[in-house]
Amino acid sequence: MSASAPVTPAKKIRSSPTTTPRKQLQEDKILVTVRVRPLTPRELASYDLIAWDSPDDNTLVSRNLNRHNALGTYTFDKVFDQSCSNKKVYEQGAKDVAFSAINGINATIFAYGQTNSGKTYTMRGIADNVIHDIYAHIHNAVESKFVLKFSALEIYNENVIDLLNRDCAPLRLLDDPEKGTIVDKLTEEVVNDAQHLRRLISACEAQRQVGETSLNDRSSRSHQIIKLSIESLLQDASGRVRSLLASLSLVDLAGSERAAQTNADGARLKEGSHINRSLLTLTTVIRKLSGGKKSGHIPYRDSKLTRILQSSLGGNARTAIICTMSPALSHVDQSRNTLSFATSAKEVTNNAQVNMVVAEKQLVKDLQKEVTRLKAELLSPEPSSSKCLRSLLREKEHIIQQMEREMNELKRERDLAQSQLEVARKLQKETKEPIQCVPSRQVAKCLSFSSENVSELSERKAHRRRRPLRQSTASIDPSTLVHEIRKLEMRQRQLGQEANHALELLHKEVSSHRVGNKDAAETIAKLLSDIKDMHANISLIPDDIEVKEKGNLKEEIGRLISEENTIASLEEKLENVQKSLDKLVLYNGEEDPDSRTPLKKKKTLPFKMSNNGSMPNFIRSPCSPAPSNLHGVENRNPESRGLLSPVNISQNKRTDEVTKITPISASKHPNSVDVRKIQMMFKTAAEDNIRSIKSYVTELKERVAKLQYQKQLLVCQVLELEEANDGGSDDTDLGGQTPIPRHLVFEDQRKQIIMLWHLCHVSIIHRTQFFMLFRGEPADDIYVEVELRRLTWLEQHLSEFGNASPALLGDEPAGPVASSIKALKQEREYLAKRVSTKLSAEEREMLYKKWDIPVEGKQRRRLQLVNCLWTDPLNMVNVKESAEIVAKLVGFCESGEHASKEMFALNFVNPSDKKAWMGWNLISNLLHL
Ligand SMILES: Nc1ncnc2c1ncn2[C@@H]1O[C@H](COP(=O)(O)OP(=O)(O)OP(=O)(O)O)[C@@H](O)[C@H]1O
Repeated sequence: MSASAPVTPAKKIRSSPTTTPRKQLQEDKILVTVRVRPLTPRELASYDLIAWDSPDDNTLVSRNLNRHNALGTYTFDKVFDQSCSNKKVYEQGAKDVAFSAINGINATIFAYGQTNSGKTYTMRGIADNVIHDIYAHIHNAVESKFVLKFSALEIYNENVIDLLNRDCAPLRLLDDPEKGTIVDKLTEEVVNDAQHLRRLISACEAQRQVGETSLNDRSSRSHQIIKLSIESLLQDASGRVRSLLASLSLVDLAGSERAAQTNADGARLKEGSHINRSLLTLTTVIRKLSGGKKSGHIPYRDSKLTRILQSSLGGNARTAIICTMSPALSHVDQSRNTLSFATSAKEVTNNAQVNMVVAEKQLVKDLQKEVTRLKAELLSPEPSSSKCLRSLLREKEHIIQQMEREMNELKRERDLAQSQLEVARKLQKETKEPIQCVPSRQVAKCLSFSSENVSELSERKAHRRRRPLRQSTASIDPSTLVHEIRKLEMRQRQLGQEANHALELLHKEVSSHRVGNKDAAETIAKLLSDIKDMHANISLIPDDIEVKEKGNLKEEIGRLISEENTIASLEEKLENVQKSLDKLVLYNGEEDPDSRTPLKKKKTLPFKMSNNGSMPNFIRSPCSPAPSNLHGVENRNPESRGLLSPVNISQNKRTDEVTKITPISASKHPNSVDVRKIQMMFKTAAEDNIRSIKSYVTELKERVAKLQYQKQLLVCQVLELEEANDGGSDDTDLGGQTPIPRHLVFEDQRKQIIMLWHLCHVSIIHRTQFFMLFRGEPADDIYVEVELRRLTWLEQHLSEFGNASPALLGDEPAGPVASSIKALKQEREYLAKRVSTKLSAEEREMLYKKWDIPVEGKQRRRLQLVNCLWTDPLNMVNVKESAEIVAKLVGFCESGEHASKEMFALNFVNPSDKKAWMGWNLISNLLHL
């Protein structure tokens, strides 16, 4: 080996003892570097600004400190600025790790970053340099022989595709007790030389899924993993051949993306959601590993990407991650997410091992040689040592005999297993029944495919989970979906008209409240301007939508999505109006201490109930159907619901009433009325009016949120329908497999739901009701499917806001995530208040003891107890007990009159069905929009 040949530094590998153990362990952290690419021509053309500085080789600083974190400074093993070449990135960010593979240590190098940030550009550079250096090393290491094998795969829409054999069906992942996750039947080709290797890599690149998005003309739509197995054979001084076997994986991930930024729809949107989902699992795995929680549950199995990369993430490999990012100000949020990921990755420790292969045959040969040597020694004339040598000889012979016995036993077991399998296969052929017999434990242990059964089982479970949904969607006629879309649009317009009308009245009422101090006046002025803005916004919702005779589903969805912005800003405005109203209520309350109490009470409710705040109704929430007086609220106009007037009167009557009870007349003719009388009138009337307007705004918000949710659900349905029409590849190879018992499928789904509730910060009252109502009866299947699907969508939706859910990365959570967390906190506070009324003193004491709540202030103890509930989604005991306690606190019991499974029903109905979608009454509670 030449002196200049790169080697893994000595400190990184422990020296090899003479009696060679097969593996030597070393612990080291993932090498994390960040590469900032130059501005692209597109960014330059739009006069984008540079948002980051790199004062030295390890530091990245945000130029705008106020907008980002307090420090705005990130440090990594290396930071490569825009001027750095691929060569430099390779030399300083990958070479050392790559060369571990030559020394028998598995190595992985991957690029992570937002779409269009330069991952493919960087990984191409790494691959080029690696090939050059590895072959230079091989050329110089004359004493060793190398065998290189190449394989490549991509993960596209959660399917594993062989890039050397694209035409074959998607590949399965199997669990090997020795090697970890392996890709079944992945083609491997022996590499002849550097040229050959380059050709193989470019052939695979050409096969890879790429597509055009608005950010990148050639965006990678899949994760690509190129694997180079390197076996080096070295004869040592004693003539023994040692073989080191390791793999070098070069991973080019697909980029995280926001649908809004890439303008993705249809297939691109679907690809994007698969990409984001697997990246989310990757960030969760990294975050958990970085917290030093190796002993806890690490969700490697949640995506194929993390399953395949498992050994590179906290396992038997050395790993380098190059995080790529755009310097542009317009991508600053995405870049921050990348930096958060990189920061977590820095803390992850791997346990790399030197993989030494000593062939069984070689070992026997060695031992036989040793015996011969010892025999020869015995025969030599040295009596003093002969006794000791004889015993040594006996020992060696004994070892050889033992090994032979073991080998024979293994052979026998293998033959037995094979013959059992043959019999089972014959039986299966004859009876056409799936194999029912399970190999004996011992046989199963020595069968190489035993772990395959485990992974197959979970694959099939997952498949069965998907199948009913696909079937249910596939049976929907596309015209039904078009009809549903139209219905939504109608409701949207109706909502706009209602809001317009209501806002006119609101404007009138608010403009008459010219009372209170300067702050109140300012609040009123702001409220008026918000109302005016909202007016403008609502008029942007198209009144009439041109509908073609034969509606195209994609166009329909496209249009729905394009209206999203108007709805989103309407929601924002509603939020503002509500805030101003809250302030107004406060000022009015200050005027009259008597009126403050009821208002204050209302404000502390965790959910702002529409129309009334009565407790029984609240407790039926958040997923109960609307109480009878609200039934059908969806399709009625505000007049008939009396939302604007506290006395619930018709439109005509109300105008008179408002004139009578509100101080509009007073403000118009300030000198003609008794001021004291007006003040008295105002105190009661204004307070009531404000409360009803506030209720109205709240309800409007809820309905907008519902509408949004229905839209998203439709988009999902359309995507499912398309997938079903395409004939999903997952369906192909399941013929003749044993069906999984229903209860196992249910348990599996329930666990997923519980985890998703946790990740999405869903209301714990909702969790409790669902958990207690659905216990795995056949009729529950559809509800469980819908809940799972809804939550999966919600999780994606939330993660899109923060790319890979920032809440998971310990970053500052984005909008909807933050408000979900806030609402959950309020809900817990509300439940804590009920602890003393709903639980007896004995029950409380028992619970404090059981849940280890230390004795402190009364209030804090109750809150502490409630804060422990629903906090450990992996612990079913915690889940069950939490549900029982929350059920007690809200007065919910399974057989109670309030408990009805139908209240969880969703809109999969035929258009002929007149029942309005009532889904989650307080859907805003879940979406927190
Ligand atoms: N360091 C760099 N220097 C010059 N150009 C670069 C650099 N990094 C990336 N680019 C250019 O930026 C564009 C996007 O790069 P690339 O395709 O590698 O991004 P990506 O992160 O792989 O995107 P996606 O995730 O969408 O596949 C390309 O035109 C590429 O040539």
